[in-house]
Amino acid sequence: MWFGVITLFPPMLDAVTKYGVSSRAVKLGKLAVEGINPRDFTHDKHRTVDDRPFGGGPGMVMLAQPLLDAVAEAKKRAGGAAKVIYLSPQGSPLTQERVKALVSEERLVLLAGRYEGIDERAIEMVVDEEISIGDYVLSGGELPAMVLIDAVARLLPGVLNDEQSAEQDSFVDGLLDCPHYTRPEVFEGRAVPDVLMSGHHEQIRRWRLKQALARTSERRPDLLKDRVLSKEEKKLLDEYQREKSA
Ligand SMILES: CC(C)(C)c1cccc(C(=O)NCC2(NC(=O)c3cccc4nocc34)CCCC2)c1
Repeated sequence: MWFGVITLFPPMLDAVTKYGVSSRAVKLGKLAVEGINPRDFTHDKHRTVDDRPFGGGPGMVMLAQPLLDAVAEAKKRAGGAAKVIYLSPQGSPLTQERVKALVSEERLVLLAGRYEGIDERAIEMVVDEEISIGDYVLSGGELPAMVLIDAVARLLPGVLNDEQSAEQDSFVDGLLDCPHYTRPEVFEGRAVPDVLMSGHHEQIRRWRLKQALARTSERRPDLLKDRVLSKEEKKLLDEYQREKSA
């Protein structure tokens, strides 16, 4: 899968090309990430990429022309059709469902804004879709672009080894994670729950599932709304809720 990222700071992309699972995807030739800098598509002496907002107000706005020329260059390098996604606070929320859908794209151009944002005409002319990673104020769209790349890279076939894909599966069953423990057995006077030391794999599985259900219902009840519970999950969640109110 090929990503062309339109960004004023291409070196930021090292975070996904040089480290972790996504860097393995790059080494395996399953992922390519190219930074394309709009500043290289300016024609003035000062290589201007931004200007003051019409109508006044604080901050600056990214000029449309360098962005459009950078997108054109990205599409050329893509070597085929490529959707353009603008990472933006106005975008639709990035979810695991959306990530799964994006895995089947062969080529994507990601547009990362800076300053107050980009000239609206650039969005009208070349952006196919706007995606947001969440509701907080950021300094740029590069980290959101890398969040999307990381989430997609993990789903590319052959990128995760067996252990990692088992881990991935445990994350995406739509529940929050159960507590994790590793050595030592007692740390600062705090022991690991007995069931995890019992060797009873079936009891351990149920304990972990119950913990995941309990945490999800406590911390993210919204996730439970979208999730059908199995008979066993319903029983464990009821058990938890009874114990809680006992
Ligand atoms: C969400 C809310 C708090 C209401 C809000 C309202 C208005 C502006 C901003 C804001 O952060 N503007 C700054 C920029 N933000 C992002 O690019 C950005 C931010 C968040 C998630 C994202 N996912 O992708 C790109 C994202 C836009 C131009 C440069 C950075 C945030």
